[in-house]
Amino acid sequence: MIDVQQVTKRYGQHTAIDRVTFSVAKGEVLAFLGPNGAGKTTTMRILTCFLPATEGSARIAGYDCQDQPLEVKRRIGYLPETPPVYQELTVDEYLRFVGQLRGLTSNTLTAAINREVERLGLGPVRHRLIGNLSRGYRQRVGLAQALVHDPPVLILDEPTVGLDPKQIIEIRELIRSLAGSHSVILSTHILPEATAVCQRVVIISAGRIVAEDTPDQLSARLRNSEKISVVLKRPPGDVEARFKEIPGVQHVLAGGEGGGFLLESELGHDIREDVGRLAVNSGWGLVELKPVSMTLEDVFLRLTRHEESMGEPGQGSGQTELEPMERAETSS
Ligand SMILES: Nc1ncnc2c1ncn2[C@@H]1O[C@H](COP(=O)(O)OP(=O)(O)OP(=O)(O)O)[C@@H](O)[C@H]1O
Repeated sequence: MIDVQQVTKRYGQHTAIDRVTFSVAKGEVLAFLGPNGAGKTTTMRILTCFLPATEGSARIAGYDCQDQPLEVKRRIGYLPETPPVYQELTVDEYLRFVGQLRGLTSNTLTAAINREVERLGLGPVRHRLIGNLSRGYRQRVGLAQALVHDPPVLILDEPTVGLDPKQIIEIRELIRSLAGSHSVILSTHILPEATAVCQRVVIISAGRIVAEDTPDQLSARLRNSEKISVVLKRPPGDVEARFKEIPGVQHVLAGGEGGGFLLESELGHDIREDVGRLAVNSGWGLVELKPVSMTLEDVFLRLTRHEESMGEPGQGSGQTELEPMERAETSS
C-alpha cells in the first residue's frame, strides 16, 4: 500500500534522508521510530506530496507521490505534528469544511462526520469552538479530519506529543483499532509507543534506516548474542584487539569511563573464562566480569546515539552503530 524505494532528500548540501526504503502492507500499522532530526517529518512530507524527493520513488496505492499527487492525496489522511485545525470554527463546522474539501457531499458528509465524532469520542464537544478545547481534544479533531474521507492510508506525525498519559493511552488505542482496515505510518521518537501500537518498526537514525522488524523479533535478536561487561584497572592500548583474539568474541565496545568494556559473543558461547584468564594473566587489574542483558531500549539508543555526535548521513561512523543488529541477524 505504501512503497518507498531509495528515497533521498537533500536540503542544499544537507542530506536529511539517505536512500530510505521501506513498505507498509494493507491494514498494517508501522512505526517510523527515530530521535529528533532523524528525518521522520521529511519522509512524511514526501509521502504526503508536500515535498519532492531529490532521488528515489515513493508510491501510495500504486500512485507516485511526485507525478500523481492528486491521486495520492485522495487516498491518504495526514495528521502533521501540529493539528491543522481552525480555532474559530466549531468541531462540527470544521469537519464539515474538511469533508467538503475532500469532495464529500450532503448525506455522505453528515454520515462521515457522525462516524468520526463517534469513533473519536467528540460528541460532548462537537458544537464547541476548537480554540476552547484541550490539547487532547484538539488532537482528536486532528485525527477526525485525517479520517473523515475514510482513506485507506493514514500518516500520523508524532500524534501523542504534548498529551497527558490518559490521552496518550486513548490515542494509542484508537490507532491500534485502525489496524486491519487502514495502513498506518506512525512517526514517533518514543520506543514504547512504537512497540505498543505497531506490528512492525522501522528505526531511522541520521537519515538512514538502521533496523526494521516486528517488536518481538527485535527483542528476540537481542537474545541471540551474549554480552558481558568487563572492568579493568590497567587496560593496555590494544585491549580491544586482544579481546577480539578470543574465540567467539564478535564485538568489543569501550564502555566509557573507568576501563569498562562490553564484549559480545555468539549465543551459547561462554567467553567469561577465557576473558578472565587473559585479563588476569596479562596483569590488567580485573575488577569486574559479569553478564549483562540489554533491553530493546538499549539497542535503540545504541543504534541512534551517534545522532548527537555526527551530522551528515553517510559519513562514516553510522556503520559501527549498525553492527550489533547486523551481527544478531547473522546468528539468528
Ligand atoms: N527545510 C529544511 N531546510 C534545511 N534542513 C532541514 C529542513 N527541514 C529539515 N531539515 C533538516 O533535516 C533533518 C531531518 O529533519 P526532520 O524534521 O525530517 O527530522 P525529524 O525526525 O522529523 O525530527 P523532529 O522529530 O525533531 O521533527 C534535520 O537535520 C533537519 O535540521
